[in-house]
Amino acid sequence: MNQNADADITLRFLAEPSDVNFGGNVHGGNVMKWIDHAGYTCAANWSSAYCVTAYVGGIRFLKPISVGDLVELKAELMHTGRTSMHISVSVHARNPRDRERRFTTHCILVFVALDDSGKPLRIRDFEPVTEHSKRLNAYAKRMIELREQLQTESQSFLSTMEA
Ligand SMILES: CC(=O)SCCNC(=O)CCNC(=O)[C@H](O)C(C)(C)COP(=O)(O)OP(=O)(O)OC[C@H]1O[C@@H](n2cnc3c(N)ncnc32)[C@H](O)[C@@H]1OP(=O)(O)O
Repeated sequence: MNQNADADITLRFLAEPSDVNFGGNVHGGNVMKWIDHAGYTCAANWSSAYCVTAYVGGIRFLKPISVGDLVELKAELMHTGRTSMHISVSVHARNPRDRERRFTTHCILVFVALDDSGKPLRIRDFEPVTEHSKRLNAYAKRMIELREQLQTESQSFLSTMEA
């Protein structure tokens, strides 16, 4: 079996009237909830453990989603640490009567697998094989570097806010 066979999952469903915002499109908060669900499913599937969201970043709302659209979320493992999984979630939507698919949203999340006592749990390593997974892996590593720089910046800023 392909060692990365569990590295991605897809969720598909219709956007419902209860998902709508005051402007008539799907509420951004609902899209974020779906992204978290897709990321969680991918992380739990890979680790065979309960996982928590440790980080959500770089969410891009590129196009709106309308009520009645067929929504597709693809969650793909990008990189694994000792206990963490970096996951890319891409959201596409289309009117089910059309074939034209819109790339609506993208986000990167980090999930951590937990053992039964709630402590971070060692997980199996992800080895990128295809060109696509190598590209995702390189991007995840670049994002880790950028987050480290951002954390240094925000810590020095926050220390000036304490007074
Ligand atoms: C399913 C849900 O939606 S859960 C609801 C929202 N999420 C939560 O409530 C989680 C709250 N946070 C926590 O419980 C803790 O901070 C945890 C479990 C995520 C991490 O616990 P820590 O004590 O920091 O553990 P530790 O320092 O060992 O880090 C564990 C891993 O998390 C990673 N991690 C922790 N915080 C972050 C972060 N902000 N960004 C990216 N990675 C992080 C670490 O790099 C480490 O990865 P590695 O083992 O692959 O090297």
